[in-house]
Amino acid sequence: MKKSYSTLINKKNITSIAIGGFDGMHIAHQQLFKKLDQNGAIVVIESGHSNLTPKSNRQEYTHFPVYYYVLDNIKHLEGEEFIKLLKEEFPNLKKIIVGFDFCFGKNRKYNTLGLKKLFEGEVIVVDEICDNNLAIHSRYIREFIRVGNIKKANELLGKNYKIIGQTTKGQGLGKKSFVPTINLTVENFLLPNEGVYITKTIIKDKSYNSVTFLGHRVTTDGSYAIETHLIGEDIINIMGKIQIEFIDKIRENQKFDNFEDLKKQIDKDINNALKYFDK
Ligand SMILES: Cc1cc2nc3c(=O)[nH]c(=O)nc-3n(C[C@H](O)[C@H](O)[C@H](O)COP(=O)(O)O)c2cc1C
Ligand SMILES: Nc1ncnc2c1ncn2[C@@H]1O[C@H](COP(=O)(O)OP(=O)(O)OP(=O)(O)O)[C@@H](O)[C@H]1O
Repeated sequence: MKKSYSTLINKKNITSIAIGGFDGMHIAHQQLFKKLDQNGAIVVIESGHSNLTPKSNRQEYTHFPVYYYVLDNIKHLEGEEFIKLLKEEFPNLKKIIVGFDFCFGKNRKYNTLGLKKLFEGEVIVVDEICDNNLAIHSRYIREFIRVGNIKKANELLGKNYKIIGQTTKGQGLGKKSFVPTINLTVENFLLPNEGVYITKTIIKDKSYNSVTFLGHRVTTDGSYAIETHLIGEDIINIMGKIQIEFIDKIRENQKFDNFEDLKKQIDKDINNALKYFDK
Protein backbone atom coordinates (compact mmCIF):
# COMPACT_ATOMS: atom_id res chain seq x y z
CA MET A 1 0.00 0.00 0.00
CA LYS A 2 1.36 3.43 -0.89
CA LYS A 3 2.35 5.58 2.09
CA SER A 4 0.40 8.73 2.84
CA TYR A 5 2.53 11.68 1.75
CA SER A 6 0.18 14.37 2.98
CA THR A 7 1.81 14.50 6.38
CA LEU A 8 5.31 14.61 4.90
CA ILE A 9 4.84 17.34 2.31
CA ASN A 10 4.80 20.98 3.35
CA LYS A 11 1.60 22.59 2.10
CA LYS A 12 3.68 25.66 1.21
CA ASN A 13 5.17 23.64 -1.67
CA ILE A 14 1.80 22.91 -3.23
CA THR A 15 1.13 24.98 -6.36
CA SER A 16 -1.88 23.17 -7.85
CA ILE A 17 -4.88 21.30 -6.45
CA ALA A 18 -7.80 19.23 -7.75
CA ILE A 19 -10.95 19.57 -5.65
CA GLY A 20 -13.85 17.15 -5.18
CA GLY A 21 -15.22 14.18 -3.29
CA PHE A 22 -13.17 11.69 -5.29
CA ASP A 23 -14.85 8.60 -3.87
CA GLY A 24 -13.50 5.71 -5.93
CA MET A 25 -10.60 7.64 -7.49
CA HIS A 26 -12.11 6.47 -10.80
CA ILE A 27 -10.82 7.07 -14.33
CA ALA A 28 -12.47 10.50 -14.68
CA HIS A 29 -10.93 11.61 -11.36
CA GLN A 30 -7.57 10.38 -12.66
CA GLN A 31 -7.98 12.59 -15.75
CA LEU A 32 -8.29 15.61 -13.45
CA PHE A 33 -5.15 14.58 -11.57
CA LYS A 34 -3.21 14.45 -14.86
CA LYS A 35 -3.63 18.22 -15.09
CA LEU A 36 -1.85 18.82 -11.78
CA ASP A 37 1.74 19.99 -11.93
CA GLN A 38 4.52 18.17 -10.11
CA ASN A 39 3.73 20.06 -6.90
CA GLY A 40 0.09 19.10 -7.11
CA ALA A 41 -2.23 17.86 -4.37
CA ILE A 42 -5.72 16.44 -4.08
CA VAL A 43 -8.22 18.22 -1.89
CA VAL A 44 -10.94 15.80 -0.85
CA ILE A 45 -14.16 17.29 0.46
CA GLU A 46 -15.38 14.43 2.63
CA SER A 47 -19.18 14.25 2.78
CA GLY A 48 -19.28 11.18 5.01
CA HIS A 49 -20.99 9.21 2.21
CA SER A 50 -17.91 7.80 0.54
CA ASN A 51 -17.99 4.01 0.48
CA LEU A 52 -15.86 3.04 -2.53
CA THR A 53 -12.69 4.50 -1.00
CA PRO A 54 -13.98 5.43 2.47
CA LYS A 55 -12.12 7.40 5.11
CA SER A 56 -8.46 7.78 4.15
CA ASN A 57 -8.37 5.01 1.52
CA ARG A 58 -7.87 7.32 -1.45
CA GLN A 59 -4.10 7.81 -1.04
CA GLU A 60 -3.39 4.32 -2.37
CA TYR A 61 -4.60 5.35 -5.82
CA THR A 62 -2.41 8.39 -6.44
CA HIS A 63 1.12 9.61 -5.90
CA PHE A 64 -0.16 13.13 -5.19
CA PRO A 65 -0.66 13.94 -1.51
CA VAL A 66 -4.32 13.81 -0.45
CA TYR A 67 -5.71 16.31 2.06
CA TYR A 68 -9.14 15.80 3.58
CA TYR A 69 -11.63 18.51 4.57
CA VAL A 70 -14.94 17.65 6.20
CA LEU A 71 -17.86 19.07 4.22
CA ASP A 72 -19.85 19.93 7.35
CA ASN A 73 -17.01 22.20 8.53
CA ILE A 74 -16.81 24.25 5.33
CA LYS A 75 -20.23 24.14 3.69
CA HIS A 76 -21.39 27.36 5.40
CA LEU A 77 -18.57 29.38 3.81
CA GLU A 78 -19.27 32.10 1.27
CA GLY A 79 -17.25 31.85 -1.97
CA GLU A 80 -14.66 34.44 -0.87
CA GLU A 81 -14.22 32.65 2.46
CA PHE A 82 -13.66 29.30 0.73
CA ILE A 83 -10.97 30.80 -1.52
CA LYS A 84 -9.40 32.49 1.53
CA LEU A 85 -9.26 29.13 3.28
CA LEU A 86 -7.55 27.51 0.26
CA LYS A 87 -5.01 30.32 0.13
CA GLU A 88 -4.30 29.99 3.85
CA GLU A 89 -3.90 26.24 3.50
CA PHE A 90 -1.82 26.43 0.31
CA PRO A 91 -0.10 29.85 0.27
CA ASN A 92 1.60 29.23 -3.09
CA LEU A 93 -1.47 27.96 -4.90
CA LYS A 94 -1.47 28.94 -8.59
CA LYS A 95 -3.86 26.48 -10.25
CA ILE A 96 -7.17 24.79 -9.36
CA ILE A 97 -8.60 21.86 -11.32
CA VAL A 98 -12.27 20.90 -11.09
CA GLY A 99 -14.85 19.11 -13.17
CA PHE A 100 -17.70 20.70 -15.15
CA ASP A 101 -20.24 20.23 -12.31
CA PHE A 102 -18.14 21.49 -9.42
CA CYS A 103 -20.09 23.57 -6.88
CA PHE A 104 -18.98 25.02 -3.58
CA GLY A 105 -19.86 27.33 -0.72
CA LYS A 106 -23.06 28.07 1.14
CA ASN A 107 -26.05 26.26 -0.43
CA ARG A 108 -23.72 25.15 -3.27
CA LYS A 109 -24.41 28.50 -4.86
CA TYR A 110 -20.96 28.98 -6.45
CA ASN A 111 -20.08 27.07 -9.62
CA THR A 112 -17.05 26.94 -11.93
CA LEU A 113 -17.76 30.49 -13.19
CA GLY A 114 -17.80 31.72 -9.60
CA LEU A 115 -14.53 29.93 -8.96
CA LYS A 116 -12.92 31.61 -11.97
CA LYS A 117 -14.16 34.98 -10.80
CA LEU A 118 -12.98 34.59 -7.20
CA PHE A 119 -9.65 32.81 -7.62
CA GLU A 120 -6.85 34.96 -8.97
CA GLY A 121 -4.80 32.10 -10.42
CA GLU A 122 -5.58 29.61 -13.19
CA VAL A 123 -8.77 27.54 -13.07
CA ILE A 124 -9.04 24.47 -15.30
CA VAL A 125 -12.53 23.07 -15.79
CA VAL A 126 -12.65 19.55 -17.22
CA ASP A 127 -15.61 18.64 -19.44
CA GLU A 128 -17.66 15.58 -18.52
CA ILE A 129 -15.63 12.42 -19.17
CA CYS A 130 -17.52 9.40 -20.52
CA ASP A 131 -16.85 5.74 -21.21
CA ASN A 132 -18.73 4.51 -24.31
CA ASN A 133 -21.27 7.32 -23.91
CA LEU A 134 -21.76 6.58 -20.22
CA ALA A 135 -20.72 9.45 -17.95
CA ILE A 136 -18.31 8.26 -15.29
CA HIS A 137 -19.44 9.09 -11.77
CA SER A 138 -19.06 7.48 -8.37
CA ARG A 139 -22.84 7.17 -8.08
CA TYR A 140 -23.07 5.02 -11.24
CA ILE A 141 -20.15 2.85 -10.12
CA ARG A 142 -21.94 2.26 -6.79
CA GLU A 143 -25.03 1.18 -8.70
CA PHE A 144 -23.03 -1.35 -10.77
CA ILE A 145 -21.50 -2.78 -7.60
CA ARG A 146 -24.90 -2.97 -5.90
CA VAL A 147 -26.27 -5.13 -8.70
CA GLY A 148 -23.12 -7.27 -8.95
CA ASN A 149 -21.92 -5.88 -12.29
CA ILE A 150 -18.33 -5.87 -11.10
CA LYS A 151 -16.84 -5.93 -14.58
CA LYS A 152 -18.49 -2.64 -15.50
CA ALA A 153 -17.66 -1.09 -12.13
CA ASN A 154 -14.01 -2.09 -12.57
CA GLU A 155 -13.95 -0.67 -16.09
CA LEU A 156 -15.07 2.73 -14.77
CA LEU A 157 -12.81 2.53 -11.73
CA GLY A 158 -9.81 1.66 -13.88
CA LYS A 159 -8.90 -1.04 -11.35
CA ASN A 160 -10.49 -3.88 -9.42
CA TYR A 161 -13.01 -2.82 -6.78
CA LYS A 162 -11.55 -3.59 -3.37
CA ILE A 163 -12.89 -3.88 0.16
CA ILE A 164 -10.93 -4.16 3.40
CA GLY A 165 -12.15 -6.25 6.32
CA GLN A 166 -11.24 -7.77 9.61
CA THR A 167 -11.09 -11.55 10.00
CA THR A 168 -13.74 -13.07 12.24
CA LYS A 169 -14.75 -16.50 13.49
CA GLY A 170 -17.01 -18.58 11.23
CA GLN A 171 -19.35 -21.47 12.03
CA GLY A 172 -16.47 -23.93 11.86
CA LEU A 173 -18.35 -25.82 9.15
CA GLY A 174 -16.41 -24.84 6.02
CA LYS A 175 -13.29 -26.90 6.43
CA LYS A 176 -15.26 -29.95 7.60
CA SER A 177 -18.14 -29.99 5.09
CA PHE A 178 -17.16 -27.65 2.22
CA VAL A 179 -13.86 -25.81 1.75
CA PRO A 180 -11.87 -23.75 4.28
CA THR A 181 -12.79 -20.07 4.25
CA ILE A 182 -11.67 -16.87 5.93
CA ASN A 183 -14.69 -15.06 7.38
CA LEU A 184 -14.68 -11.28 7.38
CA THR A 185 -16.49 -8.32 8.86
CA VAL A 186 -16.40 -5.23 6.69
CA GLU A 187 -17.30 -1.69 7.70
CA ASN A 188 -17.66 1.48 5.62
CA PHE A 189 -17.19 -0.20 2.22
CA LEU A 190 -20.08 -0.75 -0.17
CA LEU A 191 -20.68 -4.50 -0.53
CA PRO A 192 -21.51 -6.14 -3.86
CA ASN A 193 -24.84 -7.95 -3.82
CA GLU A 194 -25.27 -11.55 -2.61
CA GLY A 195 -23.55 -14.24 -4.62
CA VAL A 196 -20.23 -15.84 -5.51
CA TYR A 197 -17.36 -13.86 -7.01
CA ILE A 198 -13.96 -14.47 -8.58
CA THR A 199 -11.59 -12.49 -6.37
CA LYS A 200 -8.04 -11.87 -5.30
CA THR A 201 -7.47 -11.93 -1.56
CA ILE A 202 -4.58 -9.86 -0.28
CA ILE A 203 -3.00 -10.85 3.01
CA LYS A 204 0.09 -9.02 4.25
CA ASP A 205 0.86 -7.70 0.74
CA LYS A 206 0.60 -11.17 -0.87
CA SER A 207 -2.18 -11.73 -3.38
CA TYR A 208 -4.00 -15.10 -3.58
CA ASN A 209 -6.45 -16.34 -6.22
CA SER A 210 -9.76 -16.85 -4.47
CA VAL A 211 -13.53 -17.27 -4.64
CA THR A 212 -15.63 -15.17 -2.30
CA PHE A 213 -19.18 -15.72 -1.08
CA LEU A 214 -21.24 -12.79 0.16
CA GLY A 215 -24.73 -13.36 1.46
CA HIS A 216 -27.05 -15.14 3.83
CA ARG A 217 -25.89 -18.73 4.29
CA VAL A 218 -29.35 -19.95 3.40
CA THR A 219 -28.16 -23.58 3.25
CA THR A 220 -26.62 -23.59 6.72
CA ASP A 221 -27.34 -21.13 9.55
CA GLY A 222 -29.04 -18.39 7.48
CA SER A 223 -26.80 -15.62 8.80
CA TYR A 224 -25.05 -13.03 6.63
CA ALA A 225 -21.40 -13.77 5.89
CA ILE A 226 -18.47 -12.65 3.79
CA GLU A 227 -16.23 -15.66 3.24
CA THR A 228 -13.24 -16.11 1.00
CA HIS A 229 -11.59 -19.35 -0.06
CA LEU A 230 -7.95 -19.18 -1.17
CA ILE A 231 -7.70 -21.58 -4.11
CA GLY A 232 -5.07 -24.27 -3.71
CA GLU A 233 -3.76 -22.81 -0.46
CA ASP A 234 -3.79 -24.31 2.97
CA ILE A 235 -3.20 -21.32 5.19
CA ILE A 236 -4.42 -21.52 8.73
CA ASN A 237 -4.90 -19.02 11.53
CA ILE A 238 -5.18 -15.90 9.41
CA MET A 239 -6.01 -12.96 11.64
CA GLY A 240 -6.22 -9.21 11.20
CA LYS A 241 -6.93 -7.04 8.18
CA ILE A 242 -7.32 -8.54 4.73
CA GLN A 243 -8.33 -7.09 1.37
CA ILE A 244 -10.59 -8.55 -1.28
CA GLU A 245 -10.42 -7.42 -4.90
CA PHE A 246 -13.48 -8.31 -6.97
CA ILE A 247 -12.96 -9.47 -10.55
CA ASP A 248 -16.29 -10.92 -11.73
CA LYS A 249 -19.50 -12.43 -10.41
CA ILE A 250 -19.96 -16.18 -10.97
CA ARG A 251 -23.50 -16.77 -9.74
CA GLU A 252 -26.30 -15.79 -7.36
CA ASN A 253 -26.65 -17.05 -3.78
CA GLN A 254 -28.64 -20.30 -3.72
CA LYS A 255 -30.36 -22.56 -1.19
CA PHE A 256 -29.33 -26.22 -1.54
CA ASP A 257 -31.31 -29.21 -0.22
CA ASN A 258 -28.24 -30.76 1.33
CA PHE A 259 -24.58 -30.04 2.10
CA GLU A 260 -23.41 -32.44 -0.61
CA ASP A 261 -25.05 -30.40 -3.37
CA LEU A 262 -23.59 -27.17 -1.99
CA LYS A 263 -20.14 -28.79 -1.85
CA LYS A 264 -20.50 -29.90 -5.51
CA GLN A 265 -21.49 -26.37 -6.51
CA ILE A 266 -18.58 -24.81 -4.57
CA ASP A 267 -16.20 -27.14 -6.43
CA LYS A 268 -17.73 -25.92 -9.71
CA ASP A 269 -17.29 -22.30 -8.57
CA ILE A 270 -13.62 -22.97 -7.88
CA ASN A 271 -13.21 -24.55 -11.33
CA ASN A 272 -14.85 -21.55 -12.96
CA ALA A 273 -12.49 -19.22 -11.10
CA LEU A 274 -9.51 -21.38 -12.09
CA LYS A 275 -10.53 -21.08 -15.75
CA TYR A 276 -10.34 -17.32 -15.36
CA PHE A 277 -6.98 -17.37 -13.54
CA ASP A 278 -5.45 -19.85 -16.02
CA LYS A 279 -6.39 -17.69 -19.00
C1 LIG B 1 -17.45 -20.48 -3.10
C2 LIG B 1 -18.54 -20.52 -2.07
C3 LIG B 1 -19.85 -20.53 -2.47
C4 LIG B 1 -20.89 -20.61 -1.54
N1 LIG B 1 -22.17 -20.61 -1.97
C5 LIG B 1 -23.18 -20.69 -1.08
C6 LIG B 1 -24.54 -20.74 -1.50
O1 LIG B 1 -24.86 -20.65 -2.69
N2 LIG B 1 -25.51 -20.86 -0.56
C7 LIG B 1 -25.21 -20.93 0.77
O2 LIG B 1 -26.13 -21.04 1.58
N3 LIG B 1 -23.94 -20.85 1.22
C8 LIG B 1 -22.92 -20.75 0.33
N4 LIG B 1 -21.63 -20.70 0.77
C9 LIG B 1 -21.37 -20.54 2.19
C10 LIG B 1 -21.28 -21.85 2.91
O3 LIG B 1 -22.56 -22.15 3.37
C11 LIG B 1 -20.31 -21.62 4.07
O4 LIG B 1 -19.02 -21.59 3.55
C12 LIG B 1 -20.46 -22.68 5.10
O5 LIG B 1 -21.68 -22.44 5.74
C13 LIG B 1 -19.30 -22.66 6.09
O6 LIG B 1 -19.31 -21.55 6.89
P1 LIG B 1 -18.13 -21.26 7.94
O7 LIG B 1 -16.91 -20.81 7.18
O8 LIG B 1 -18.69 -20.13 8.79
O9 LIG B 1 -17.89 -22.49 8.71
C14 LIG B 1 -20.58 -20.63 -0.14
C15 LIG B 1 -19.24 -20.59 0.26
C16 LIG B 1 -18.22 -20.55 -0.67
C17 LIG B 1 -16.79 -20.53 -0.21
N1 LIG C 1 -17.08 12.26 -15.44
C1 LIG C 1 -16.44 13.37 -15.05
N2 LIG C 1 -15.90 14.21 -15.94
C2 LIG C 1 -15.25 15.33 -15.55
N3 LIG C 1 -15.10 15.71 -14.28
C3 LIG C 1 -15.61 14.90 -13.33
C4 LIG C 1 -16.30 13.68 -13.66
N4 LIG C 1 -16.69 13.09 -12.51
C5 LIG C 1 -16.27 13.89 -11.50
N5 LIG C 1 -15.63 14.98 -12.00
C6 LIG C 1 -15.01 16.06 -11.22
O1 LIG C 1 -14.16 15.45 -10.26
C7 LIG C 1 -14.25 16.12 -9.01
C8 LIG C 1 -14.75 15.14 -7.98
O2 LIG C 1 -16.14 14.96 -8.23
P1 LIG C 1 -17.10 14.02 -7.42
O3 LIG C 1 -16.45 13.61 -6.18
O4 LIG C 1 -18.44 14.68 -7.35
O5 LIG C 1 -17.13 12.77 -8.42
P2 LIG C 1 -18.36 12.02 -9.05
O6 LIG C 1 -17.77 10.81 -9.65
O7 LIG C 1 -19.12 12.93 -9.97
O8 LIG C 1 -19.19 11.64 -7.76
P3 LIG C 1 -20.78 11.53 -7.56
O9 LIG C 1 -21.31 10.56 -8.54
O10 LIG C 1 -20.92 11.05 -6.13
O11 LIG C 1 -21.29 12.93 -7.78
C9 LIG C 1 -15.17 17.31 -9.21
O12 LIG C 1 -14.38 18.44 -9.50
C10 LIG C 1 -16.02 16.87 -10.40
O13 LIG C 1 -16.54 17.96 -11.10
